[in-house]
Amino acid sequence: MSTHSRNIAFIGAGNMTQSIVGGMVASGYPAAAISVSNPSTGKLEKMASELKVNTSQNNAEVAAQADVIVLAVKPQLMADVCAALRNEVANLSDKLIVTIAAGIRIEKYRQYLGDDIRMIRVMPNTPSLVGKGMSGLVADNRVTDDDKNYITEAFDGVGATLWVADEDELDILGAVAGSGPAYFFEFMASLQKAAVKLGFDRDKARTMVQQTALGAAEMAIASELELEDLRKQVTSKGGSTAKGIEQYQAYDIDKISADAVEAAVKRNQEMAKLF
Ligand SMILES: NC(=O)c1ccc[n+]([C@@H]2O[C@H](COP(=O)([O-])OP(=O)(O)OC[C@H]3O[C@@H](n4cnc5c(N)ncnc54)[C@H](O)[C@@H]3O)[C@@H](O)[C@H]2O)c1
Ligand code: PRO
Repeated sequence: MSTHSRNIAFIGAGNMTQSIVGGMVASGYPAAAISVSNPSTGKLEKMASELKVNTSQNNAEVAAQADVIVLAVKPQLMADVCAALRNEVANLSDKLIVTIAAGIRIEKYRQYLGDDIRMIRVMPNTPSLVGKGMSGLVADNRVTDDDKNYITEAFDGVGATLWVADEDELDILGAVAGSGPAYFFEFMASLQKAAVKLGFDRDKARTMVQQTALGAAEMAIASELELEDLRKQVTSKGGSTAKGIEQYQAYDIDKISADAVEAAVKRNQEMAKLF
């Protein structure tokens, strides 16, 4: 079955679903083949009017008609949502089940949905909305090559994909790339505040910060140099950047990042036990 001919249903219309579906439609996935369900109507109405996808307040209804079901609710709700699908949808084992939830392991979904499911775990991130997502993927051993190609193509449409070796690696990828946009936004916001503190208005400060972030990211992608060497190119001896960088190094930015990623990995592991 070619990528765009599969009917795909998203269970949950939150931030991540809106990013992925927005990116999929923009990259040419037919809106008519996409359905989204959510208990409340606000997000559904927005998605129906802006993206022309099918919407419903009934999870089982969209899941029953789909070839691919994407579970996109918070980890805390996953057990209940899966139990209801198992009760209300026949032939779950005929469908490809994809989950984007952090933490929860495939073994747990087998308990929730049945031993015979075919499951891929995807760890996406919100820049999928603008076609610049980074999605990590791992599959159970029932998943076919056709399923893998399908889901790779769908998520390539909203950015880059990276198959990882196992679910431990997916936890780490999630802590770096899934959570990563939050770290970058936090840093960008702090740089914006620093410019505002020195007298710039917020709009001008934001323009400076966002264009600089974009330029740095594109250079990092285009260049074969190490990131550290790109940093050195900006840092003239005895110049102003050297003084600025000294301040970051005084707070041990490597330790801040390592602590952040390790804390996020730990939370993924906790969620695997809790939910
Ligand atoms: N936000 C991210 O950056 C990100 C990145 C990677 C993975 N994820 C994962 O994606 C999942 C969703 O995260 P999010 O940030 O989009 O959360 P969110 O809270 O924005 O969205 C969850 C949606 O689920 C809906 N919902 C609640 N109960 C439901 C039910 N019974 N049936 C159907 N829908 C229901 C909510 O109304 C909400 O719209 C989580 O499991 C999270 O771990 C999120
Ligand atoms: N957002 C989800 C969380 O905070 C998963 C990665 C990004 O748990």
